Amino acid sequence: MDNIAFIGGGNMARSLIGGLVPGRVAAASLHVAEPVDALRDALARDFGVHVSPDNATAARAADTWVLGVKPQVLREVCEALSPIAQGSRPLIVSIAAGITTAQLDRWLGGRMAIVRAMPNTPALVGAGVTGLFANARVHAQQRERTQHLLNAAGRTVWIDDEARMDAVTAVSGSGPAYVFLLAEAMQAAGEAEGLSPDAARVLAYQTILGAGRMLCESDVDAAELRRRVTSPNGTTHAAVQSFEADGFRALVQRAVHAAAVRGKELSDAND
Ligand SMILES: NC(=O)C1=CN([C@@H]2O[C@H](COP(=O)(O)OP(=O)(O)OC[C@H]3O[C@@H](n4cnc5c(N)ncnc54)[C@H](OP(=O)(O)O)[C@@H]3O)[C@@H](O)[C@H]2O)C=CC1
Ligand SMILES: O=C(O)[C@@H]1CCC=N1
Repeated sequence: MDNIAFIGGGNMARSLIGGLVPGRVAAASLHVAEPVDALRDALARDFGVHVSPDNATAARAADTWVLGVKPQVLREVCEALSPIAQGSRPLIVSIAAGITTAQLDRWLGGRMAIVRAMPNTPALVGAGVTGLFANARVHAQQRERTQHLLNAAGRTVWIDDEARMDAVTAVSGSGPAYVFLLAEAMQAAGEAEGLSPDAARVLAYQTILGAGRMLCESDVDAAELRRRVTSPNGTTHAAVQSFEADGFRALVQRAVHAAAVRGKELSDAND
């Protein structure tokens, strides 16, 4: 059949669909179940995918299901779909933070092939990165299929130990928000130094784009790229020293740890 059902058509599902269509996957092979009328209509209009308010309708039409609802409603969604899952045995790809493959397998009735995926919203512009973990029932062809699906959204990284998926979530799943926060802070700081809001925004955003491209396109690491900006006793040196003195690295480490802990809590709280 080679059709894909998205159960939940919110922010992340929309980003993934935007990465898939057009190009890698025909819009007609995507079936999205989404309860919110406005979101459903926008997905049909913008991408030409099939839409339905009913999860079972989308699920019956596909042999791969991407579970894109919040962790808090995933159990209820899976249990309602378990008769269909047990009948058609689709490949399950869950993007929910925290929820484990064992939990999903139990809720779907058992013996399911499940990939836990943690994408991020830059998928919308083809610049995402997704961490992937497959349970033992996922065979080689299904791994390839999942990788092909997620590669449309950017790069993929397989993770061997499922316990580390909370760390993936904390670094790259949530990570775009940290960069957006930095952009907000840089723009505000530029304004505080007397720049107009427009000028500060363009300078901050384009700097982040340029630095991101250098990180991914050059063959030297972040520390070396930073050193190349930092003239001896110059302006960058003053700023980096200020960051270090204020504990920037520890601040980032604590924030990433808080996200990883929250992933584990989401699993425990929604079991
Ligand atoms: N946003 C991100 O950057 C990332 C998110 N994720 C994961 O993706 C999942 C979705 O997150 P996100 O896209 O941000 O959240 P959204 O709230 O934007 O998307 C979830 C969508 O599912 C809908 N929904 C709610 N209940 C059901 C149901 N019973 N059946 C079908 N659809 C339903 C929601 O409708 P309503 O609003 O009415 O509840 C909403 O439109 C989460 O599990 C999250 O952990 C993973 C990686 C990154
Ligand atoms: O904030 C969240 O819980 C989701 C998971 C990763 C990004 N957004």
